[in-house]
Order: sequence, then C-alpha cells, then structure tokens
Amino acid sequence: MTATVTTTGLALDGVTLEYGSGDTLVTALDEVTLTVEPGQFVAVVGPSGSGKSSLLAVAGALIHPTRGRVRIADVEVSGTKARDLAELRRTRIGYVFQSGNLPASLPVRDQLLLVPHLSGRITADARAYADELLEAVGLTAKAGRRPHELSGGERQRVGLARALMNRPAVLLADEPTAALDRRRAREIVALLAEQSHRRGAATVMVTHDTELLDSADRVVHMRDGRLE
Ligand SMILES: Nc1ncnc2c1ncn2[C@@H]1O[C@H](COP(=O)(O)OP(=O)(O)OP(=O)(O)O)[C@@H](O)[C@H]1O
Repeated sequence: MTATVTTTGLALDGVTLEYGSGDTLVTALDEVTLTVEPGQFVAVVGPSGSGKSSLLAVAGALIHPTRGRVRIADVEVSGTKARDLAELRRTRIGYVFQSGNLPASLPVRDQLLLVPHLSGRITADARAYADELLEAVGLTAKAGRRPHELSGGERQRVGLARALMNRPAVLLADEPTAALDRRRAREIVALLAEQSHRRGAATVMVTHDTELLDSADRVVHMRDGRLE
C-alpha cells in the first residue's frame, strides 16, 4: 500500500465557533489559526472551558465553524458534503479518547481490526498492520486479552494503536492521560509523540496538565477560545 502524500496535515485559519445566539451567545473559539505539519506533535494546553474540546471537534470535522477555514490533509472542510466528511473522518482522522473507549467484549487485536471491518473488509495488509501497531505499543503478548484484563495505561495504548489503524493524516487526542497516574501519563504522551513522528500524522493533543508537555514539538496555550 502506498501512503497518500499530503503537504498539509491540519490547518485552521481564522476559525471562530459560536454556540447559541443573542444573550446566550458563547464564543468557544475566537479567530483560531493553527497549522500542524505531517509528523508534528502539538500540545494545546488550557483550563476547563477554554475551548479545547471545541478545537478538536472542529479539527476532526465534527462541527463546522461559524467562520474561518479548516483544511484536513489538503481537503477543504467547508465545501465538503456531510457524506464525504464522514468518509474523511473514517479514512484520514484518528481519535484517541480520554479513557480508551474500547468495546468490552472485543480482544485487543479485534479492537484494531474493527477499523477496517467498519470500512468494509479486513485485508491481509490490515491484519499485518494491526500486528505492527500492537508491537509498536508493546502489546503483542496481550493481543488476545479483553479490556478488563488490561491496566489503564495498556487500554490507552490500545486506543492509540486503534487510532493509527487507518493511517491517519490527522491524529487528535482529547486528554488521553485523564485516567492515568503521572508515570503512565508521561509514557502515553511520549508514545503519542513517537508514533506521530514515525507515521507522519499531524497530531494535536489537548490537555489541562502543564506537566505533560516535554514530548511536544510545540506547545500552544488556549484561553477564552483564543490561542496564545
Ligand atoms: N454545545 C454547546 N452549547 C453551548 N455552549 C457550549 C457547548 N459546548 C461547549 N460550550 C461552551 O464553549 C466553551 C468552550 O467549551 P469546551 O468544551 O470547548 O472547553 P474545554 O477547554 O474543552 O473544557 P474542559 O477542559 O472542561 O473539557 C465553554 O464556555 C462551554 O461552556
């Protein structure tokens, strides 16, 4: 399989996101401009309510901004139809959740194979790639275990490997260390950085934890919907 070469990972240009209107208007994102190159790992840090989840929702093509432009792997999101956006999310974006979000009944290897399964077919290439990713996150020996037989850190590793299965151009991580102690949190962030570099994904991790930023190529601060 040949990887798609893109010049842009993720580009937000003057992005404003408003919820509600009139007296209830909330400006969750205020003229945000951010470019993340393929393979770059950017940490966005900010307090609760500063707009981090909103940023990820826009960057993941889940919400259209009120104003501004979003480009994901050279696709201009604003002009794209809902069906094509769903395809874009499925094929070009990886998402790491706060606490793994793993279906309880599936063994680790099948958690990864769910990704090609949902795209229609589990090919030999997909099986080989699942094994490569399990090796990369150190879980080869635990490929047959179910989520409840894993530690919190191991579950997050599965979540990361699963997010990489579609060879995403853009990898988004929403407080991926929320459920972990400090040492495990550092390990996951270091692994996220390493995998972003190695696989060429433009990665954004949002966190409120300022002690987890050593591995980031770039740190941007968010306050009241603005990047500082
Ligand atoms: N669906 C919504 N409707 C109205 N306001 C919203 C909605 N979602 C978020 N907001 C508001 O937008 C602002 C940014 O919220 P957001 O969830 O993006 O912040 P956050 O930095 O991710 O916070 P946290 O760390 O607590 O998750 C907040 O003032 C929030 O109350």
